Amino acid sequence: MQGVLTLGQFIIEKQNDFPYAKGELSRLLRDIGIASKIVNREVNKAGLMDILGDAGTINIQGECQKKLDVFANEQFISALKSGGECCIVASEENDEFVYIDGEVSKNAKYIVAIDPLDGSSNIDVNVAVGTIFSIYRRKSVDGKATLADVLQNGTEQVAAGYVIYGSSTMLVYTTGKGVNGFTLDPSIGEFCLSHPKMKIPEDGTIYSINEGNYVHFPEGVKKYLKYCQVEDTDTLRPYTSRYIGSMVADIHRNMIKGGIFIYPTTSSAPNGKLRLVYECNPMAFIIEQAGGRATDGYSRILEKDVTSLHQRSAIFIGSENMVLKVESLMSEYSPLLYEEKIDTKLERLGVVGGID
Ligand SMILES: O=P(O)(O)OC[C@H]1O[C@](O)(COP(=O)(O)O)[C@@H](O)[C@@H]1O
Ligand SMILES: [Mg+2]
Ligand SMILES: [Mg+2]
Repeated sequence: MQGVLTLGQFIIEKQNDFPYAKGELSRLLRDIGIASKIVNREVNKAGLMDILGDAGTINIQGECQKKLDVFANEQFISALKSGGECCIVASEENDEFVYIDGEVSKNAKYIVAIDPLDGSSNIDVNVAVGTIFSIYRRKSVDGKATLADVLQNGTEQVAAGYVIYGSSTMLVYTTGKGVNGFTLDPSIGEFCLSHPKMKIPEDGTIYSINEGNYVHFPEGVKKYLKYCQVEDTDTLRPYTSRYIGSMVADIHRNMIKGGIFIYPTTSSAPNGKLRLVYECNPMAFIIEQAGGRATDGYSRILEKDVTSLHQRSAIFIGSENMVLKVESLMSEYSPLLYEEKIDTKLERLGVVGGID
């Protein structure tokens, strides 16, 4: 097979970009690649296996865990355990972070935050789902790593990526030097470089949001939807609405075609729905590395203070000019109130709950 570059070969090649690299991050990315293949195998034949439906358990988000959520979580944790390059896993499916025990792992310098199966509501209906991961270097040097090593701001990520289990399976990742995409070739069981140096178009004509929540949206978002839906051929409006309901799949599409994905605050989810540590921060790192933009409507996602493992955030992410447009409408029609600003500040100062 002429000119195929596998993920493993690419990772080794790129290791030279990091003069002091000892290969730990490379091996960690390899381990994530292996677990993704195992999850892919189950996703592909889910209808034939007893792996559809609910697992009968509830996670800390109050969501029914799907059997595939639990399976994927186990696969990633065990692959990271046997690889030995990760000391802590922070997962959507575990209330607390998980220490990866074992002689080697406990001194390992990397922390992995993961959404093992993204788009769970689409599992049983054969629609694209994904996995999202984020990698940090621990800050503490001695002894066991701690929660503080996990709760680092998104700007501290050393790598991030996602896997999309769709019509084909792809792994897309960044180590802060651009974004590259690899397609799984089942005939050789390898992820092969198919999308080098991915760039998201500055502009797009696709908006992606669950409009079913319209009545609960901030005024700024309502104004933006109106903006997207008016007739104006010069600006290629009305835009097209596309919403898969799997964050990975919606953002992957926009990465390739241009577009914006929005999950704002709603009256039922005043802090947004999606989780900062293992959904918003990794996707923001990837999209920024591809030339796009990611904010919470007001400030850069990657600079948001991370105060808890399952913290939620609003997210506006995608083509730069589209995100800038909605931000301008948010600051005009849904300006952050003084209390909200104070609240955030107090939260940062550790006064939980801000002003009562
Ligand atoms: O059904 P809603 O409220 O539109 O939410 C869909 C969003 O929720 C998610 O499914 C949440 O992720 P999980 O499936 O990992 O819990 C996102 O993938 C998706 O963008
Ligand atoms: Mg998710
Ligand atoms: Mg999930």
